[in-house]
Amino acid sequence: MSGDALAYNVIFVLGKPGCGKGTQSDKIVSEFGYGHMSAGELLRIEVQSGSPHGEMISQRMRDGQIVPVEITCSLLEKRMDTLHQEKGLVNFIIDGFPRNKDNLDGWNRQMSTKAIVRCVLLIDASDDVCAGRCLGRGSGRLDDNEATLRKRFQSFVRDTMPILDHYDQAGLVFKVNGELEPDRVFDQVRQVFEKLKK
Ligand SMILES: Nc1ncnc2c1ncn2[C@@H]1O[C@H](COP(=O)(O)OP(=O)(O)OP(=O)(O)O)[C@@H](O)[C@H]1O
Ligand SMILES: O=c1ccn([C@@H]2O[C@H](COP(=O)(O)O)[C@@H](O)[C@H]2O)c(=O)[nH]1
Repeated sequence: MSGDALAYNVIFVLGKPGCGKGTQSDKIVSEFGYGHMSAGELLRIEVQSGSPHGEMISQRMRDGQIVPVEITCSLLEKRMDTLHQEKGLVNFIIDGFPRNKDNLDGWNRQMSTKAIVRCVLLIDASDDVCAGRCLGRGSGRLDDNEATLRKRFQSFVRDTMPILDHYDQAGLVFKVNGELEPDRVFDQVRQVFEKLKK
């Protein structure tokens, strides 16, 4: 992207591990043509790439801790720029970010002249439902185990809930029931996206 106009529209998708962020993001891509990036997935790719930060990122993820925003935000920005250059996309959903105040502050520093947050989609589900899904999904992920999941749920409450409160005060949070079957969750998501078009 050239110039410094507010050109990207961003929707953050947040919720506990396993609430269905990736599942609903895929459906949003199919129906609404948004570009999708998962912050966690970009970090996993960064680890695999042999990045100098790889060991630190991997350690934090294994421990359910959040990676410094300079790394995550740069990966997100690079991916948005690539999707913009290659496909002309300007509408993006970012799943699993911002996770804490460091993430929010870093995003505002780095992206406020380049992207505008249109809404935050919160997929709501209980710890038990989410844990069952993570343990049952056979991802092979080092953080899909009971001990790390406990820390990831704690981090959601301690670190991410304040970010949701922040956006809620700006009237930007839309909550959907993530415990229904995926297509019924998407019925609610669709209503949010239809509203945004108006
Ligand atoms: N509404 C749903 N009902 C039942 N199973 C679901 C639902 N949504 C997602 N799943 C399943 O639950 C698992 C976790 O879903 P998904 O990967 O989309 O969650 P996530 O929020 O992106 O997780 P993470 O943040 O850990 O990456 C997957 O196996 C997925 O198929
Ligand atoms: O913005 C982010 C997103 C993720 N992480 C780390 O990755 C894992 C897994 O995230 P998922 O969204 O479940 O794929 C998360 O527990 C964090 O350790 C991050 O640091 N910052």
